[in-house]
Amino acid sequence: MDSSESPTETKKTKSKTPRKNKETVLKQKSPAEFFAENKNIAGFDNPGKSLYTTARELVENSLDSAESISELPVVEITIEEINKSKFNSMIGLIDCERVDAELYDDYETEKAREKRLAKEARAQEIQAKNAALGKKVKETPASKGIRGRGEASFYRVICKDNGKGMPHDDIPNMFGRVLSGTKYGLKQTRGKFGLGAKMALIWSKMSTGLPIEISSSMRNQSYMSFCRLDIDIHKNIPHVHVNEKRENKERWHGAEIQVVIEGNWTTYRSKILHYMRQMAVITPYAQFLFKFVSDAPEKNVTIRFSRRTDVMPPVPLETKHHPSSVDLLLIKRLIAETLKQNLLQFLQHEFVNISKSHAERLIGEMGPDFSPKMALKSLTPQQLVRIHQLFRQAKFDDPNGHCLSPAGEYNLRLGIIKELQPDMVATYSGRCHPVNIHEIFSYVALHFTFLAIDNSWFLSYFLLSLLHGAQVFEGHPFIVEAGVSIGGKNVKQGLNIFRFANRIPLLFEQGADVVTRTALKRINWSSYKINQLQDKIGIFVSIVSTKIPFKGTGKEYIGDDITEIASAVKYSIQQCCVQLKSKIVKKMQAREQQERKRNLNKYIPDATGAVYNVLKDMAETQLHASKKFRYGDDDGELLRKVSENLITKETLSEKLAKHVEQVDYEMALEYATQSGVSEEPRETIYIQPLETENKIIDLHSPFFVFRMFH
Ligand SMILES: Nc1ncnc2c1ncn2[C@@H]1O[C@H](COP(=O)(O)OP(=O)(O)OP(=O)(O)O)[C@@H](O)[C@H]1O
Repeated sequence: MDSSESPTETKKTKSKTPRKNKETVLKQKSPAEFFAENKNIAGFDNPGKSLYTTARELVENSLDSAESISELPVVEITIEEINKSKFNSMIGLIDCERVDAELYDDYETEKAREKRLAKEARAQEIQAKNAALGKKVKETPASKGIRGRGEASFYRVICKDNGKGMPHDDIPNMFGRVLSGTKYGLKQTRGKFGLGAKMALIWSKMSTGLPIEISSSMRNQSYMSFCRLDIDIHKNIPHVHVNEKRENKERWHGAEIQVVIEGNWTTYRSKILHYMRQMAVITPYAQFLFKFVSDAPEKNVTIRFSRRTDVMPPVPLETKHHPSSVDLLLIKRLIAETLKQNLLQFLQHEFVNISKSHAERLIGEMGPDFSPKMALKSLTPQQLVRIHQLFRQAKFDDPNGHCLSPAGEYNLRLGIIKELQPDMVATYSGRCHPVNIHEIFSYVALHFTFLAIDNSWFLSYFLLSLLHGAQVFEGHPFIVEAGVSIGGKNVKQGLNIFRFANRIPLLFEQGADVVTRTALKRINWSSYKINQLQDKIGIFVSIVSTKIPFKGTGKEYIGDDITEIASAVKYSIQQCCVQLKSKIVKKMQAREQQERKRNLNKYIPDATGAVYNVLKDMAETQLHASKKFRYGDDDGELLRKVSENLITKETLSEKLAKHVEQVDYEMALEYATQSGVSEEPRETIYIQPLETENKIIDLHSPFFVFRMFH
């Protein structure tokens, strides 16, 4: 015990200086400590979510790594369940039998146990009855048995990729120092914070105490690095157990990361699989092999998400800062880091959209103390503020977004069709760079493959891709791509929202996300003939940017507070809806015509039945159109008139009107076209439209066609 806390000491000090309150003692925390204490802000809220986030962070690192060297990604992710005794033997702990049962959370008295077993038996009986009646059998809580609160489950998560690997000496810092990474530049990447892999290690340290293991090799490297390390939370430094070079006979390049953590597969199984499926949607050029392995074979899962295209979006480029996106601190940092000597060179080379002449004009505008040749080192704090002020006030061209690499409308569309198999789909892209020749071929192939679903997107994609560039928020370019689908497999009625940011699926915090809010509140679905409650609507929105304004480090949602993003999302969804509306209208018209055709089919047998003989005779006598007739009262008379070549429209129309007056001209015409029997006079009779008053019947006019039914 600290001597200052002893009662005698307290008494003594009380009279002199008051004892320092614990809360007022100044302390420092390392970033690792901070994140260990606030792991929920990085997506490690509970064991289940931690299992999900660990898998996700490793997969995203693998994809970033493979894409950075333009390698079509091959990622294998395995979650292996480790039972308690295996875990104990891994850490060298001897299994202990329970001695004092009452100590445990899942302890039951004999009476409580009997009661529970009786309840379970009753539930099982009901289930058996339901099963016999063919009803859906739900697992009741009773049948799940009791499970102790403290019974932890452990998992080994292994992720292997074919990416670029890591330099041997950098591995310890990459995995053992919170807030270290290679993705801090101004570049579109999945990773950003330099935190994910370290959080997996911190969680492993907190829940199992086991280190992380990394195997890695870079292209054409003769050796493979193997590193086992832990993290010193207080100092935020790696604690390396092993870091050695091993033989790399197969010349493999990539990385394999292994970590053992506490988790909960049962509660997060569906989220993890959902994540993998969505990742496959937005990354159809990657191949994923997902495995869950346990001692109980019935629980095992193996899913292969095959590569569906070789078209990989181009590698995103690192870009420079836009003058309107920098703050004073960043200006100071850029000045400290730049190799340029004078102000003119600095402005011209460290920012986008400042040409030499523009830089000269800006310097002129800064005031008399500034000159193009002035040394950067000589800038006073006041002068830095002046530069910042001007950057905020001056007008600059928007960044063009060439550094961005959206998933691509083709990939998005392919993913939607594969995943949902919808009845209708429309996509829109705000991308800015023209497509390459490989993509064009793939679009054409896809277009023909799915022609039945939709045939207008190809052209619209092309036109829109040429017309629209990136948009900008706070000086950062961003591109929104969207897809809206109707109908399909495994889609519930109403809005089904799928969100992606820098090609990462976002699964949590949906309600607060800009896409959800836009879809729910700002789209008037009915104006596009879409029923928001009854139709099965899939909404896919993918946003890419050099800066995704995530709320929190868990990368779970994008807030609704950035007007530029909110309106771009709305616009993109609307563009899809406009395309869908015309398809829906066409489909409705086709359905109506089909309905009318069905009705027509109902009338035709009656109508033809009534006048069949007459018309047949007319056909047989090869009545010519130019002959005029007078009408008779009944069929006999009609026949006579027919045979005497004396019949008018009125006669027929009166007879036919009883049966076919509801049949309209267009429908009949379509029926004629569809029936395709107009060439066969024995089966086909032509009659002029009934509405045409006092006109001579032209029996060969293809206006009105009836098919004869035998
Ligand atoms: N599979 C991998 N292949 C190559 N390099 C990797 C791999 N995994 C991690 N790294 C390297 O380790 C660094 C740290 O990874 P970490 O997951 O901690 O952060 P990040 O991916 O940079 O950012 P974020 O926290 O946003 O995910 C990465 O920047 C990358 O350089």
